[in-house]
Amino acid sequence: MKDLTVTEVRLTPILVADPPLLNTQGVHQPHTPRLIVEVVTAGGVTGVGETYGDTKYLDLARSLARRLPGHPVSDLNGLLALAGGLPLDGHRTDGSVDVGGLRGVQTAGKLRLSVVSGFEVACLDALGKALGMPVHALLGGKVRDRVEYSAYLFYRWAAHPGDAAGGGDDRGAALDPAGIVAQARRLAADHGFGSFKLKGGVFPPEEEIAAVRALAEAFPGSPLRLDPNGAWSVETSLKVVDELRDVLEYLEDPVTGTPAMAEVAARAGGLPLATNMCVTTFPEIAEAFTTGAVQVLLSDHHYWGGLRNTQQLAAICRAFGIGVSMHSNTHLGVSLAAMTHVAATVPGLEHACDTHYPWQTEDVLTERIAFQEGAVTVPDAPGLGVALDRERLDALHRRWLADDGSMRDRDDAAAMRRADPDWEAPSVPRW
Ligand SMILES: O=C([O-])C(=O)C[C@H](O)[C@@H](O)C(=O)[O-]
Ligand SMILES: [Mg+2]
Repeated sequence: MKDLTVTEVRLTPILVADPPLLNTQGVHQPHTPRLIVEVVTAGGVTGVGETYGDTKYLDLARSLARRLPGHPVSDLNGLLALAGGLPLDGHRTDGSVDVGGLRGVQTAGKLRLSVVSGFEVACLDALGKALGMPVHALLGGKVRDRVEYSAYLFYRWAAHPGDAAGGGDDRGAALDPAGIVAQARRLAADHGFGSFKLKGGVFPPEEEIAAVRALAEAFPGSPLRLDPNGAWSVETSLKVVDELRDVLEYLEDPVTGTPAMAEVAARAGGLPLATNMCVTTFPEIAEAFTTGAVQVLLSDHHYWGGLRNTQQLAAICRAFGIGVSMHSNTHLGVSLAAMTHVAATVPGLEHACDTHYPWQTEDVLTERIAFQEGAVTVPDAPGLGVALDRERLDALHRRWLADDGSMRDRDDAAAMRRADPDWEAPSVPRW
């Protein structure tokens, strides 16, 4: 067998074009940082992974990259232990909700796991290539051949403020129910999506209720979700529940914090609540599951610490009768492949996964991953089944090198200040 020892780790920070998508914190920057991780083995195999690329992730990734050579790519428990021992700068994580992705509070542990995930995926890719096996086989084998994704709808502007760097797309603005329905129609036509999630918390709830109602009319019977990222009070959430109970598959993070989620859930008359904000780490599970705060958990291999941790999370959810779906931030094809491999191995995945991928016009792969009827076919080629396009990777890295620092840390509130200098990320509840 080929020697699996890591001899080199290559980290390539990149800036990826992102359209002006709105959320409750602000707007996406014209360029979003991502990090491409490559591990090279003594046997001559290279594996690739992807994770957040902001400075705090990059700093930690650099420390881990220095320590990994000499370890075999098969030693994934050792990788976790190695990351666990890395010194961490306290000022990098202040316990507030991050302004670059709305995935709950920032903690040192989550930062570590978010970095580890990129390395774990790269190691699994290398191991799979060395063994001639797909990543899903290394995770125990796929239980489905296709992984379904939902159309991720955003209120958005046509262009970034000042249009300095452009968003690189031609999708136009969507700022009202008609705009959201038109966006949904285009995503459905282009990719065959059959379920829809609206990113809310942008406009007053009645406007977002009207948008979801318009979607229900345009796509009768399709599963619909609304996610204001914790922007509402308990009472506002319950009004939305009353208005949309008959059309929602689930309501995602209507309020901030597990106790408030439990209060809404108790009075929601059976409408499931989902989260990628109040449960984002293993220690947060017990309170949420035992108080009935959450009925569907959105996993995300990036901040949960990789594909194997995602499987463990899914097993805990199964034990508690909690449904599983998948959260996504701005990401490229390497992560979509990783999401697809792990989702393929999770039994009882009854909700289509989220993905931002259709919003990304740029990628680092030789071939973009295609959705057919809203699903990605699970690759059976060795490893992740994707190949890096070095020219594209270099071009996005050169953009990162040329940046003056203003885009290297995603901050949706700062991006909003380019349009509205007085903007501050709103305190919650906003409505
Ligand atoms: O489900 C979610 O909460 C998200 O996808 C959070 C994301 O950060 C999304 O709101 C975004 O990128 O604007
Ligand atoms: Mg969410």
